[in-house]
Amino acid sequence: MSQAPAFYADTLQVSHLSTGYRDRQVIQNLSLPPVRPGEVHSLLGPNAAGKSTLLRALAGLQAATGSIQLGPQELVGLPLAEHARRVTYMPQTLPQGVALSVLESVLGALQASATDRPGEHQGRAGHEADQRRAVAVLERVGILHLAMEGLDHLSGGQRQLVSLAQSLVREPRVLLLDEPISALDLQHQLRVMRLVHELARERGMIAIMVLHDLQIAARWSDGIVMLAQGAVVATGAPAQAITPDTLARVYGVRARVEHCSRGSLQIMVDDVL
Ligand SMILES: Nc1ncnc2c1ncn2[C@@H]1O[C@H](COP(=O)(O)OP(=O)(O)OP(=O)(O)O)[C@@H](O)[C@H]1O
Repeated sequence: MSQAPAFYADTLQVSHLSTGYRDRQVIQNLSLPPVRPGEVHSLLGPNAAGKSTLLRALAGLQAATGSIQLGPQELVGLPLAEHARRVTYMPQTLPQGVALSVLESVLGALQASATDRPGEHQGRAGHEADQRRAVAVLERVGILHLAMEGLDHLSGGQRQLVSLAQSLVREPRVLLLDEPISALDLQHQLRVMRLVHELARERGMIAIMVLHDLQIAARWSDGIVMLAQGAVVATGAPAQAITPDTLARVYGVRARVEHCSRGSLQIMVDDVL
């Protein structure tokens, strides 16, 4: 990035959280292990388990009761703009029909967060600094060559990378990503996971992501949360949380989990139970 961002040092602590929709409660009294600065955690679980609902509640986009504490600050009940200063949410898809170039959209995301950076964004010098910051993010995400492309001319995977750039340019303390690699090819999946991991370690950023790929989650996460029907079934380091027993209970599959000599987990799903 153009200027070294701050190193964040706050732990995220979610306790007794409940949230849902007008006609149904999806998450009830859910507590998570603390997420420390620099850590990447993954939310896993079957379709409709409540992963996106939980992520949106953590982002302040959905009303919740209970506690989401970032360092000394309670986030539940904060006005959305205050919440968004601390927590950045990357949705599953970018809206269609936006007539902006990739660079303009990343600059727009940065300028939308301008109140976070008082004095940093004024005048010509501020504009040039923003441009440098947006270009640096595009370079780091590996899509600088798309800077002048219109958003509506991009492939699904390219749009997902732009959405990531829009989130990262804000240099979030807490980054919430809803299936950030679902549209990406193998190489880009790896690049994105590595980048999020590096940024977490460099800046003390907390990253929490919803993933469906257990192998990738196991490789890149410090902590795993397995959800089923809105409740936590297992938490812990990947090897603790991803076991034949939890895979049977959460996904209803018969699976083997082996530990490779290089330290990674190999998950082999043999059948539906
Ligand atoms: N806007 C909404 N209004 C009412 N119910 C909703 C709404 N969005 C989701 N739900 C319900 O909440 C439950 C949890 O949905 P959620 O999207 O959080 O699941 P998920 O674990 O992210 O699933 P998936 O892996 O399929 O994306 C589901 O039963 C779903 O039908």
